[in-house]
Amino acid sequence: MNCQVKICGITNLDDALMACRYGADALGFVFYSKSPRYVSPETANNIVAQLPPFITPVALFVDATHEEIVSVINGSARWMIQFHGNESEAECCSYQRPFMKALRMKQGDDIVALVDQYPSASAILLDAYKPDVPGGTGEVFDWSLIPKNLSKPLVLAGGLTPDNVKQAVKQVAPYAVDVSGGVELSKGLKSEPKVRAFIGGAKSE
Ligand SMILES: O=C(O)c1ccccc1NCC(=O)[C@H](O)[C@H](O)COP(=O)(O)O
Repeated sequence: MNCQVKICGITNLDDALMACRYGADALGFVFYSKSPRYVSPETANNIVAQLPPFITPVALFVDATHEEIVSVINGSARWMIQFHGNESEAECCSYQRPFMKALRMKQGDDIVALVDQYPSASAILLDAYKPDVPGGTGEVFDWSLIPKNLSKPLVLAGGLTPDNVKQAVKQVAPYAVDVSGGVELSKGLKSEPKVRAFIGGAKSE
């Protein structure tokens, strides 16, 4: 099956269009102000207005306020939302946009039970767990811990790179893979060769 690819942490138009040229299916924009990949709602919506038609822009929040979220999604009907904090199903649904719920693979968590708490989610993103770092950790978690036959499409994240993405797709067979740090020149700036290699590796099977 053709694995979908989300390139996350996009901060500028050049990187956005470059990722699209190499076959990215979705682009992630981080609206968590403590992230080095933070982008303003204005900048992100200017980029989204110039994206090719079949690309999904994903607005990423970590326990954001209602005002913060609507200040982004009101800029375009194209936005999908990625809730990367402790948001409830009811809060996620309140924006009436398709959404992904990110879950971090903390030892001892019952992932199946957590997934079941988000019946309206379009997909579940499983990410590495690092205390006090909600995402963009650059760390891989043990993929063998992923429950079989999850009830939602799986987006695999956490420490993926051009060097491990092929193995990740072969071992996990996710609906999609997601990467932020593993395709960067520096925080917030993407590397064209790494983006090209990552997408090529993810879609080579
Ligand atoms: O990317 C960030 O800086 C970030 C910061 C805070 C919350 C979420 C963040 N990113 C969300 C993503 O979906 C990342 O792609 C995911 O965490 C994987 O990141 P990486 O391990 O760097 O590939």
